[in-house]
Amino acid sequence: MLDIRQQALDYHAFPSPGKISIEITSPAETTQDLSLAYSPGVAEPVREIAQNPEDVYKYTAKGNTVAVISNGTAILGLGNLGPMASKPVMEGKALLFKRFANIDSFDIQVKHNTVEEFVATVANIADSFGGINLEDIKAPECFEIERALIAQCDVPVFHDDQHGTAIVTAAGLLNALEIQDKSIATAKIVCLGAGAAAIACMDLLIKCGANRSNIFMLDRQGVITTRRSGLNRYKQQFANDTDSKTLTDAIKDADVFVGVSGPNLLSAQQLALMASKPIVFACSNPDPEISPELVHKTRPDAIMATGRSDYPNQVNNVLCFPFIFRGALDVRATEINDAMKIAAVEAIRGLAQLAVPEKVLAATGEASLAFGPGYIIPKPMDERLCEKVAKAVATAAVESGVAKLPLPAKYQ
Ligand SMILES: NC(=O)C1=CN([C@@H]2O[C@H](COP(=O)(O)OP(=O)(O)OC[C@H]3O[C@@H](n4cnc5c(N)ncnc54)[C@H](OP(=O)(O)O)[C@@H]3O)[C@@H](O)[C@H]2O)C=CC1
Ligand SMILES: CC(=O)C(=O)O
Ligand SMILES: [Mg+2]
Repeated sequence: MLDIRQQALDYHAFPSPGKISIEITSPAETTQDLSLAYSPGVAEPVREIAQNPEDVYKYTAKGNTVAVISNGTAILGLGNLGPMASKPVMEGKALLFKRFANIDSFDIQVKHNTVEEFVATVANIADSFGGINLEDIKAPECFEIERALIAQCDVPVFHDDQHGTAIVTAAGLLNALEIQDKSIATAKIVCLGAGAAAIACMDLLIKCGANRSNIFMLDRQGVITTRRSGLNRYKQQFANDTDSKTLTDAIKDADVFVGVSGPNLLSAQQLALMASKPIVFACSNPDPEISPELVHKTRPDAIMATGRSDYPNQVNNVLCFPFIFRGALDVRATEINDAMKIAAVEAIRGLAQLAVPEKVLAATGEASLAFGPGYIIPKPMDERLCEKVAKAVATAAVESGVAKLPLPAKYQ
């Protein structure tokens, strides 16, 4: 039996390098076919689009294509390894877009010196796509980049590590709190990490009812408090008026731990300090802040989730980004707003409370799955995700006035 490292390398190397390719959707066999696909026929849609730019959606694949764009500055929890090293992850996101939502993607790795250069590169190519999925761009630059691109682009721009992660975290956490009989309004939440995922997760949890003063956020220097200086403005919003300085201080009596930082940063001793029936989301990839084995051994009363596919409760943005874009593209939404994000939270959350189809059990190798501590969030291969999340998102887009098209018949 090959180890996971060699299996993963072989998976990426064979049968051909990478894991996606492009397919042709129209005939291209005969002289007649080529006269239509290329010269002279291709001139006709060119003329139409030149006269009416919206016709690009009628005659090209733009409307079903998303660009997955990274600079490789925060590749999973592996750090700033540069644009080229991010390519397997970006091809992976493209695979997931296609597999789960039938969206075509191009992965684009951008070299740049300044934020302005990155923004200009993306803004200048954005019209080629139906949407822009930014990926693995580190904080705090990611916030400025996303804001500038939303302002400059006509298509939806979505930083997956912020909002995809936040949506799935909120969905999983609301379910876990319900199972543990706790309330989001009173839960003490410790967030290890203060970057892209952390700031967006805590922002969305507050929109879902969490109390800002119950949130303790930590970066590499420790707890973010009002006593600290030199905080960037994103961290500043979470500065807590507390004497806690370390993770050990903050974790005492915490109901929830959200890890979006790095590997092996939460110890069994710290876990033992949490309140009864704790919720531990150790979401750093590929190696979580604490292993599920250690959590189950130390705290049998805990609900445990990771970002990985090979453990129960995968809290990972794969449960969101294919479906939020499916909904957004289907109504040609101009942006992905809070109403669409909250609709996605509720749809993902609700799906975990329904009976699990045989097909999902077969794909996961599980004999049974039912809403409870070991199943707080749906599995990515649950086909109902696309139906329910995309529909909820598309409906929210229409109702909040950001859709250019009416709700398609398939969603009515
Ligand atoms: N499961 C999922 O769906 C997702 C998981 N993630 C995971 O979240 C992590 C962060 O990603 P992202 O937010 O994009 O990256 P960023 O680079 O934007 O942020 C990383 C944050 O982690 C903090 N951090 C790193 N090491 C430590 C440490 N030893 N102690 C305390 N804080 C630390 C950094 O602190 P400082 O500010 O001081 O540098 C920073 O605030 C990654 O592991 C990634 O895999 C991300 C997105 C989705
Ligand atoms: C899942 C993901 O996007 C990350 O870990 O960065
Ligand atoms: Mg990511």
